[in-house]
Amino acid sequence: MIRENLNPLVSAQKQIKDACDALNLEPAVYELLKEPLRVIELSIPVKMDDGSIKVFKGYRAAHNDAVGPNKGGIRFHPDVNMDEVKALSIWMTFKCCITGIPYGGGKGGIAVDPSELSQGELERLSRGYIQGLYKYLGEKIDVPAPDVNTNGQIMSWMLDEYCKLTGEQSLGMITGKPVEWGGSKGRNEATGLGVAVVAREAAKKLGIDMSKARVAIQGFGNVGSFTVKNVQGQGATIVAIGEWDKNIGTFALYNEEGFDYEELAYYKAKHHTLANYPKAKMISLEEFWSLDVDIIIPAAMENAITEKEAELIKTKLVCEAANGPITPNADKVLSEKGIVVTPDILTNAGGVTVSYFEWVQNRYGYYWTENEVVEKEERAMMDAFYSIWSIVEQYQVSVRKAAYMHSVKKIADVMKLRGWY
Ligand SMILES: NC(=O)C1=CN([C@@H]2O[C@H](COP(=O)(O)OP(=O)(O)OC[C@H]3O[C@@H](n4cnc5c(N)ncnc54)[C@H](O)[C@@H]3O)[C@@H](O)[C@H]2O)C=CC1
Ligand SMILES: O=C(O)CCC(=O)C(=O)O
Repeated sequence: MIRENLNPLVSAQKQIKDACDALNLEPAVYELLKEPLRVIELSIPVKMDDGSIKVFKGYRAAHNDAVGPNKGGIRFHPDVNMDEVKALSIWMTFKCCITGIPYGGGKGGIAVDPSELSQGELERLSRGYIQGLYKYLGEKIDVPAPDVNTNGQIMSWMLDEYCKLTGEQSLGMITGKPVEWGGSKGRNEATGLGVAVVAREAAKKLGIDMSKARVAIQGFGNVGSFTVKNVQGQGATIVAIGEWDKNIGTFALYNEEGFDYEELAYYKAKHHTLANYPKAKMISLEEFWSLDVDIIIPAAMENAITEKEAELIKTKLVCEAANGPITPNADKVLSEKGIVVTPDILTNAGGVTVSYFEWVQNRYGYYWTENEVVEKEERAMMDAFYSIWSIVEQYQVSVRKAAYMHSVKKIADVMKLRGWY
């Protein structure tokens, strides 16, 4: 068997090419979309607590700003590299089109394990990233947000640095801020809430009764934990959780009776890991992917489901809460087995949609209640799901292909209007 290419940029380019071919678009469209319009690589010197200087690699890719300013998170992870950031920025462009928000795609990251830094070192690194990039950021240029291992505190340091460097109180320059300083109510929970809306509507289409559904979720970070909370709120039973721990690596937990969100969240906040969680038995990763459940939701990292895992999966539905968790080869295997996949650019679009609401509130200077935000997000996700599902039915294509056809067409139309090809 030929080893799969696990470079996410190669996967993203294949997805664009498939959509361009299906839409019969001029070759220039693929040429414009296959790489970001701008990429920046930074060396960020940080004074460590022991007085030494350590230099970190940082990146920001601005994929396509035909529709509006670039938008997308910043990831802190040891494996961050330029191709990963490029792929993540490409996915952001198409994701923003799914709920019709006026942004292009962007993504950034730093190759670092933040758990090895003190708070002071983390703050200096976050500020250093902005010192290297601030000329290319701004509420009308490129608007970052949190992603893996970043949070509201890091967004606050970054915004403070930006305000100091530019002399402007520009709250809309970054989203995912704490509500105490310009954040939107509902943003923290938004991605998981949106995932649950997509899972529920897709389940309905497949005849899965959510109140009886058994679900396995990989990842219990921001996205995974709030997915657990909201899917549990729909009456489903979460019987398995896949996680990662610094000392033991990836692992999976199983509880036939179902996990409880509050108990899991309490345990993780206290121990910073789910390893040794008492109300569960450990299962192997093979057992996790082979579980007899109705829905699997990967909510951790790219390439979680390769051909090998896809062969094991027995569910009717897989909802991509993470970005790029299914490789193209695995996608093919799942499709041949008749398993429906809701793609990342649809499934996790709730996060960036509420980031847009945050940006609107910042620029307007007027703030909404949590109910208003949740209602608007639910409506946006429902509209998105049904407009993509209508393409699935009309063209008899996968949900992923339908989502890409929708988004690529929209970008192509706007690039044409702007005279880019
Ligand atoms: N935070 C957000 O609003 C959004 C995040 N995403 C995507 O969702 C995914 C998760 O992001 P967040 O939850 O924000 O990150 P996070 O840093 O809050 O959580 C990631 C979780 O995944 C676990 N994990 C890491 N590697 C793993 C592995 N190999 N197997 C199992 N678990 C593993 C970590 O232990 C952690 O609990 C990423 O792909 C991210 O790009 C997508 C849309 C929005
Ligand atoms: O909230 C945002 O602006 C971006 C979220 C993000 O990075 C993502 O959807 O992958």
